[in-house]
Amino acid sequence: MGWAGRTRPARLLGRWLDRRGSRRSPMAQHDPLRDDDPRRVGPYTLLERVGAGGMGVVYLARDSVGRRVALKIPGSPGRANQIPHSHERFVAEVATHRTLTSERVVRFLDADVHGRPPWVALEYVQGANLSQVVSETGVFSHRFLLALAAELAEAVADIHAHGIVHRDLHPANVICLPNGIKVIDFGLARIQADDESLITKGPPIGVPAFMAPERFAGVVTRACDVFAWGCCVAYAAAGTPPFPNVAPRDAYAAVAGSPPVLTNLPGDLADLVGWALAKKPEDRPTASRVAAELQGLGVPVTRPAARPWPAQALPLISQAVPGPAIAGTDGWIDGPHAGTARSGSGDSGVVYRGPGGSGVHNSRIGDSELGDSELGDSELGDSRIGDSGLITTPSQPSRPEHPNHREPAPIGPRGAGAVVAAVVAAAFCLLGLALTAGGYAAGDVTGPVCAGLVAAAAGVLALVRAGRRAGPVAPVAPAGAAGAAGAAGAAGAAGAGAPRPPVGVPAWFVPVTVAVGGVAGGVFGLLLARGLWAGSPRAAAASELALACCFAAAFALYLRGSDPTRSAGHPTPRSGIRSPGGSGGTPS
Ligand SMILES: Nc1ncnc2c1ncn2[C@@H]1O[C@H](COP(=O)(O)OP(=O)(O)OP(=O)(O)O)[C@@H](O)[C@H]1O
Repeated sequence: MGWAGRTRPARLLGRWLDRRGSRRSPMAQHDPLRDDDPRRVGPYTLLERVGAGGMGVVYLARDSVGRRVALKIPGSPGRANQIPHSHERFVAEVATHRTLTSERVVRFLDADVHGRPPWVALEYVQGANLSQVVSETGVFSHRFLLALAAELAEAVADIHAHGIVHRDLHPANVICLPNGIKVIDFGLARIQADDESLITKGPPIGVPAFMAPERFAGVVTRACDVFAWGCCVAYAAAGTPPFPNVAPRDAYAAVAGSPPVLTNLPGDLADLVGWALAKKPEDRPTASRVAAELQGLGVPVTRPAARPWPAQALPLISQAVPGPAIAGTDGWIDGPHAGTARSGSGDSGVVYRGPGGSGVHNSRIGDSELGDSELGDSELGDSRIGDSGLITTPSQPSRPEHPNHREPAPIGPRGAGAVVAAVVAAAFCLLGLALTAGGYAAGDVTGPVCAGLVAAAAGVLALVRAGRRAGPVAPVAPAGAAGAAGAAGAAGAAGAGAPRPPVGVPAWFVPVTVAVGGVAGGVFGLLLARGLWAGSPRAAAASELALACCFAAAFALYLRGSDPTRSAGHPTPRSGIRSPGGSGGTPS
């Protein structure tokens, strides 16, 4: 198939797939139907099993005129209409997906949510998902990463433009096709008006390694899809997610507390991915901003209105209204079964491993626990979007109330809290300086002692603040503890607690700097107080140097804490990619 006429990212992706030999066969291999699979559903004849997910089973089916579709039936075969919670989620999936039309999203065709079994017919796309492509053919090179990033950003922007949050974007839900990508699986997607946050009931559901930190608290914004975009691009670059080896139980700590591991990304794209992976949703760019930034990097994305199908597909295209029958004739890439492998089941649901690898990054959380309770919960009578189990809030969300919900540790102080902490730390520094100056002027050596204590307290406060920004923190020694002991105690507590190493600064920097500054200030102050070096110019100079170190440490911590592009665990954007407001702050 010729690539002329495709968009540039799509052409690059296609060439890459060609080069990797992933398109040898136009047909993927699917599993045959099982005994308990239905043979006919609605107007469709089922042919093969394409795959199975946490929601149900997807079949290759044929309609009355021979067109192929992907037919999704919720629940387990044979009892698909006997799982009420699954059915409610399925109804929500259909309601959301049917409103969406995008070239980068698998097309909704028809549905009967009250059928026996209920079903939804989707455009059949015979590709390999991103997880399979990466695990079988290796990571993407820079040119193709940019193409993938642009395609995926456009897909997310399209979804958001329809007022929908996907909520479950990860490599298994990104199908790679010669002419670009298509996003599938709207099982967790929700309709959401602009600037709204949604709060889900029950434990979070999804693939933890690709879930934004706020999703663990049940908060859903469009920014969680942007975070997932960053994870997918980082995954294609490195072969592992940016928060690797995330076991479900450690997921929140890793995603919320660790900086992302970004390897093999070209500089500007690394900056953009880092920006998308900001810990706080309001610090991330919008999907359309990501797409615009990529265009700024020379990756234009504008698909032609009419897709340039190959000549041999034209007869089929003419029959194809709305078009899924042409799938499979367009040089689709080959791959193993597109489905997921079942790894266990329980009464309340089935847990599956994602396709394309057995790594923990593919494991889902939520489905086997209480995940489905988020739907159709009668407590949610005030939900603004039907029975989808979501509460819509225009501003800051309240906390989830589900009894089984374990609230994650706070990510860090926000707003007024951060300002107060910084002001107090700065005030302590100024007071220390004043005491030092006053003490020397009066010839009183107790001045430096007080200054040492005060400087250490300032360091402790700044450390607490920096630590809380970086992640859950262990109890810290009280700020009133004596100078050196206070600082050292705080440093020790921080080391044992959760402050995570920030990008660009080694993990030991924060506790060691504060401890050294505080200890030095206190010790030199005590020495002076005891008169050992009283009157010695060398002692006075050393004491001042120690105090200066301490102040510098406190100030550095304050600066670090106030710069979200650093403290949030991603590098400051470099050339061509600027955070809005200069600090990576608000989405445009
Ligand atoms: N339109 C489609 N065309 C071809 N294959 C599809 C299509 N939709 C889904 N599939 C395949 O079926 C598998 C399961 O589909 P899907 O992810 O939508 O189900 P699910 O039950 O919602 O899964 P999940 O556990 O991710 O929520 C997918 O991994 C994919 O390989």
